[in-house]
Amino acid sequence: MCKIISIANQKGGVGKTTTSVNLGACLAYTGKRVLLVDIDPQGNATSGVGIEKADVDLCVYDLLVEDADVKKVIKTTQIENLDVIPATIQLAGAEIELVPTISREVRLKRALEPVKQQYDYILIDCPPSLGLLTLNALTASDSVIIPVQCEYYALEGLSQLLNTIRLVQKHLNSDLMIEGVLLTMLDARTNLGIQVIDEVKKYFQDKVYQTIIPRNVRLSEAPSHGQPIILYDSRSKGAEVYLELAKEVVANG
Ligand SMILES: Nc1ncnc2c1ncn2[C@@H]1O[C@H](COP(=O)(O)OP(=O)(O)OP(=O)(O)O)[C@@H](O)[C@H]1O
Ligand SMILES: [Mg+2]
Repeated sequence: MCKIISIANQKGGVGKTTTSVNLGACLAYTGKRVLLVDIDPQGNATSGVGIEKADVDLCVYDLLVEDADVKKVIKTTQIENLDVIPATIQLAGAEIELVPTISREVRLKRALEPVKQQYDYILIDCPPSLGLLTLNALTASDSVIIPVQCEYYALEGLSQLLNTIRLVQKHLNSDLMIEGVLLTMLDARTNLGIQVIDEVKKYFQDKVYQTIIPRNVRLSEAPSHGQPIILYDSRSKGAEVYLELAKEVVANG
């Protein structure tokens, strides 16, 4: 059975893309069949798995706006078992172009339907906003992973995200669940990180993953080489923690 998971938080730079790419690659590495869907016009997940945006002819825009055949939009990657639906800057127009269209929030869900059973996991890397692109992702998903950066104001804006999730549950996708909350970019040298962990655990309780992602330079270098961390440096701390996270995600069913 395929599980579709959005990686979402409207706050920018909290580790959504790093998590989508590396969780996706680690799940694939452990033998799961994974499709990574980039639904952010920045296209960072696309380049993060080594796809040159200039070489992309059909992207998620064509899927959402032009009703393109999903099989023609999917690209294989350098990692076995990991495919990607790429995004380019063309997607920036979709948010506005979709507004007057019928069933504008269910387009991604419908587009993924024909290929769903070919994958164990479909991970959707969301943009830092709660607009139509994120709504499409949440409507298509079984669950959401919320990355939270171990920083001041970590919980700020989360009530807005939770509210959006509730609205989607009420009107578009009653089955949507919170898969887990992932603490990211922990700087173990400061007390602040520990405080944030306590605060987030108090709020989300057992929804918080045991795995906490530390700040790791190798994780921040890997995207410029177009490689997930397990290819770029399989012995790094970054690779170790994302493999742990993949195990946790699988164990949670
Ligand atoms: N654990 C980490 N250690 C070090 N650097 C990290 C880590 N996680 C993410 N980064 C870096 O922090 C920056 C933001 O991360 P990322 O792009 O994953 O966030 P995002 O939530 O997808 O951002 P956006 O909201 O713009 O889409 C990137 O430069 C990334 O390489
Ligand atoms: Mg991103």
